Amino acid sequence: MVVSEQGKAGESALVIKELTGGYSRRRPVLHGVSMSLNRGELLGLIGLNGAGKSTAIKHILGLMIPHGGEVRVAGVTLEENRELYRSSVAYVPEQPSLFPNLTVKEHLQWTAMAYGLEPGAAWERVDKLAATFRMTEAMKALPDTLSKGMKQKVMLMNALLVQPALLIIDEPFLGLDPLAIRGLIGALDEVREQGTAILLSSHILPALERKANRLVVLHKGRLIAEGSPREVMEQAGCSGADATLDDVFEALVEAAEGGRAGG
Ligand SMILES: Nc1ncnc2c1ncn2[C@@H]1O[C@H](COP(=O)(O)OP(=O)(O)OP(=O)(O)O)[C@@H](O)[C@H]1O
Repeated sequence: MVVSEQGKAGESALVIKELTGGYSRRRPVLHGVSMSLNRGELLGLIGLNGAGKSTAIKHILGLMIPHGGEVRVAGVTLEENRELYRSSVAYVPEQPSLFPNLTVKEHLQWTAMAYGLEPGAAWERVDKLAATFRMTEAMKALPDTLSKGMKQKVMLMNALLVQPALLIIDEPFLGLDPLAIRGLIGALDEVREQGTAILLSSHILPALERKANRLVVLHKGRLIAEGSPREVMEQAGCSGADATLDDVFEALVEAAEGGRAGG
């Protein structure tokens, strides 16, 4: 059964309200974090090491229970509709993990079977995804023979085959050359056009600069800026035309630290 259907751009994919959470109730990592993301949008989640990005992602994936507040994916909380919630969110981790004995094509067949996708429609989508990610010629290859960027693409193709409302991608650009980064961003554009919302966590800010519809900046588990790149620039007091997202981020962290950058 295909649970998640292709949604319309603008429908809500993720709403987080006042999320407090972490690994122990006595010492929460996240403090009242709120953010939202609509289908077809790309949200860049940024923050220094230890800011709470991975913890926020674990809460969104339903791997951790909020201490307070709530997380809604495709309109429901995990308690309200576990099946819809889980089938609406796909995750691509920083390190691609693929089965060494399965070809690219077999990975996709396995995903289609595991999700009970209708074979005809699934194969049409596989062909389209292979073309989008320029992987048509690599369909018979085993993971060991692929570059890091190609393995990342296989992970993304598998996640996208199920047409999730929300796709969470952790540091997709690490280890990719500039052309591969550009190619990946281009492929993500197409994915968004098909109605998937993308939450992308990355330290590589220039890659997010042009493409993100929204940015969320976390610092020490608190949201210190949120909005469109322009709004976040204004919040940081960086209105100059030549300010980069790196400048904006540094200014926000400095302000949050009371004038001292770093952390
Ligand atoms: N398994 C864990 N148990 C207890 N505390 C943890 C655990 N994992 C992370 N933390 C703590 O939670 C805080 C936020 O960490 P988190 O991994 O969410 O940060 P991050 O923004 O993803 O960092 P990075 O950019 O380095 O990946 C840190 O203080 C970290 O020490």
